Amino acid sequence: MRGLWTTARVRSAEERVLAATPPGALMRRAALGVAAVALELLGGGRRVGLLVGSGNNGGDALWAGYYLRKRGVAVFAVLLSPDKAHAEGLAAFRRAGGRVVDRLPPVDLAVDGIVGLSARGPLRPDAAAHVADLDAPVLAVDLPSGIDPDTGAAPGPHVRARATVTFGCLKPVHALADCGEVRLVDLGLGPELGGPDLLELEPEDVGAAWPVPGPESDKYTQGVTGVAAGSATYPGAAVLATGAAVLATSGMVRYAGAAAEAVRARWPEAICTGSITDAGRVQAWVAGPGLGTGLGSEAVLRTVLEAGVPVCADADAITMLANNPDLWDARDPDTPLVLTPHDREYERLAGPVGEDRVAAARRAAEKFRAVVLLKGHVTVVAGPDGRTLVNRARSSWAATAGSGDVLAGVLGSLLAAGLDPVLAAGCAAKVHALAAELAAAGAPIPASALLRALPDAIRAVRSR
Ligand SMILES: NC(=O)C1=CN([C@@H]2O[C@H](COP(=O)(O)OP(=O)(O)OC[C@H]3O[C@@H](n4cnc5c(N)ncnc54)[C@H](OP(=O)(O)O)[C@@H]3O)[C@@H](O)[C@H]2O)[C@@H](O)CC1
Ligand SMILES: [K+]
Repeated sequence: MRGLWTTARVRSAEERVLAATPPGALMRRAALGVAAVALELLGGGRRVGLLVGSGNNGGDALWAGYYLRKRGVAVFAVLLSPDKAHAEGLAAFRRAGGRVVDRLPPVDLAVDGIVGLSARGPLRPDAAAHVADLDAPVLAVDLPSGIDPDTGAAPGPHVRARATVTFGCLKPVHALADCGEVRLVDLGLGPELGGPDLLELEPEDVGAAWPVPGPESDKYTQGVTGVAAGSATYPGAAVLATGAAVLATSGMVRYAGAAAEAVRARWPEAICTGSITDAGRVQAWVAGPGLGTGLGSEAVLRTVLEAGVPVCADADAITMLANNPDLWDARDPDTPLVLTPHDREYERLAGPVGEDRVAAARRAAEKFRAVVLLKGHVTVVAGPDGRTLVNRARSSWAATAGSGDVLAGVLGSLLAAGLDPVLAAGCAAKVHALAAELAAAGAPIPASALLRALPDAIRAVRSR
């Protein structure tokens, strides 16, 4: 698991470490790290340009320029606020033969030292113009300028980095936004940091948590997943959600609803009934994909919420909960509920998502005392206890009709297997994104192809 710490937490840890280290030592350590990665990225190139802002981020860049000069690299620097440029860094840079220029000449690599942890809003026009002029790959110092360090929001012009060198610990931006390859330079902050604000699951965490049968297992060991989805007119969602539950674990799957014929035809291993009242016992329910929002569907959702087992409420189930708050009363507050809204569904439930997706997921998790999986290119999972996981998909191939039905099915089967609901949601999001990537292999895919790639994605995380 990778931990991510917000800027406020980094600042307070840094203060204590700064007080215990000689002046300038941390910055020079940071800058050495930047210079080392710059040399790697340069390959055979010999010319580096620095964009230097008014704070310590610019100081890091200037000191990195100093170290690069020592290695014989030609280094040019544009000072965006000449009066406020880091004094010692600038003196060292000049001493080593670095050249201050108004506009960067052609270079092999640009170093973005415009703004770091103190960033607010998009790049300002002057900085944006210099960035737009760049024709070389960019190495960002701490984070790509113009992106918010805590939310990853990029509301306007920002740097697109080939790589980012960050210091002390990872910050939310490194998981929430595209920072290129992220390298971490240790500043000895560890003991001062405390627990992280956000977590990002690594493939090996997902592999280790994924339920697989052991020698003593039978068909009930991994729980029975119930799927209440689809309709006579829209059986596809039921077929996809049930299929995902069938493929994700070796537990049993029961389908209950109007698409029973279609589901049985595609997934003979699922036990299908036409009505929720005949479904039998399950260890978790998936409710909502393609279910509709009429009175009959409300009755189905009510039955599921009253069942006393964990529920993954997706799609139409979310819309029904938003439209008819009485439905919440059917729920036992001590039984886990996972809501899986995309942004529009979230808005129906809890108002606009806004730029801070982590805060939005946490708000709804607290409000509904539920686990909220806010879908998107970056998926945020927040638990009612404040635990938060983020997963940034490496591709956008999962953005296709029916993809959410697959995610819900996977999640439901992990709940049935008894996984902690926050972990279940995080693991489902990760495997789902990986399956999309594997299935796509560079070309658009339908959700049924994503579904077929689930076993490969599970194998991939389990082999780590
Ligand atoms: N502390 C440490 O131990 C270590 C810190 N380290 C380094 O320090 C960095 C933090 O430095 P920092 O706090 O000096 O501020 P920094 O991010 O450089 O911003 C400077 C100024 O830019 C401005 N500005 C704001 N938004 C802007 C925008 N969108 N576009 C353009 N400009 C914008 C705003 O000034 P304003 O113009 O508003 O007065 C702001 O004050 C950190 O990221 C790491 O690299 C490392 O050396 C390791 C040791
Ligand atoms: K930067």
